[in-house]
Amino acid sequence: MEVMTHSSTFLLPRNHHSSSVTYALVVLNRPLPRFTPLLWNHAKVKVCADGGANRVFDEMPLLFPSDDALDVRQRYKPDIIKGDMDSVRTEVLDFYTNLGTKVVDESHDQDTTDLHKCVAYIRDLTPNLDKSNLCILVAGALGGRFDHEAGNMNVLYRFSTMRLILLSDDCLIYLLPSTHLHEIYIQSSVEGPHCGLIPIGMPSVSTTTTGLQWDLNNTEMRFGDVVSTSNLVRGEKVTVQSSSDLLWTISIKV
Ligand SMILES: Nc1ncnc2c1ncn2[C@@H]1O[C@H](COP(=O)(O)OP(=O)(O)OP(=O)(O)O)[C@@H](O)[C@H]1O
Ligand SMILES: Cc1ncc(C[n+]2csc(CCO)c2C)c(N)n1
Repeated sequence: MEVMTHSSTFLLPRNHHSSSVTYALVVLNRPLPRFTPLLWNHAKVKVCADGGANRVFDEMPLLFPSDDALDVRQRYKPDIIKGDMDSVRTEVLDFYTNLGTKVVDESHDQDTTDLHKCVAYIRDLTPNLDKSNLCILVAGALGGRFDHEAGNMNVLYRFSTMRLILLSDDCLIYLLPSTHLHEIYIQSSVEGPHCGLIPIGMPSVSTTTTGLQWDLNNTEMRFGDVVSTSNLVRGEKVTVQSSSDLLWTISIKV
């Protein structure tokens, strides 16, 4: 079985990071995680989902209290603002369009979320050859309204062949497709030790792991029975093999 490797090097300063991965960042309409500037610096393309642009405008200057707010806003200019445009303020749209940000209004589509629209946009602008190296980081995807949170997780499934990582201040999550054996290289300076493997969508008949305090050994997981929460990573590497797609989650250190 083919191996898929994972590593949260995007939480490290950029000079510590030497992988061939290309990052894109989507900022949602939630309080900005404190490490958003780091994600921003890693990302080749920065997309704000509708009211996510208000968050960048309002909150990025607060992360740099000793800098001039206008300087910060010019430094952190989104490439694209996309969504159904019911939340982004006019002054924010005007400010960024004057700086050259592209605005895509998709208010006609009331069947997909703004995150879905942003991911589809990034997918379509990435040439096929580069898609396997693309990783989309989603800031502010967890916590807040539960319907939004569930919708954000559903985007992981709707784009299950792409690498997508949902992030909050507290943790990150991504999908581990059953088609691969997964090797997760833990960046222990910035993540862990708390972690979980969650069988969302359907039960997993058999999951086997290494590197966890409570390893699974051909274990069945389902809601209503075993779900691996409050597990702990033991070392630098975790492996996961499962008969169904699972969500991997790991805590982010303060
Ligand atoms: N409370 C929340 N919790 C989690 N994610 C959120 C929350 N609010 C917004 N988002 C995310 O940010 C994206 C953009 O949100 P938007 O600015 O449209 O906020 P909204 O107006 O509250 O959402 P909607 O118009 O979909 O009801 C959403 O698609 C969703 O992914
Ligand atoms: C079954 C079903 N439930 C809810 C919505 C509403 N909805 C889903 S995504 C979206 C856009 C949000 O920016 C809206 C309004 C729908 N269309 N279909």
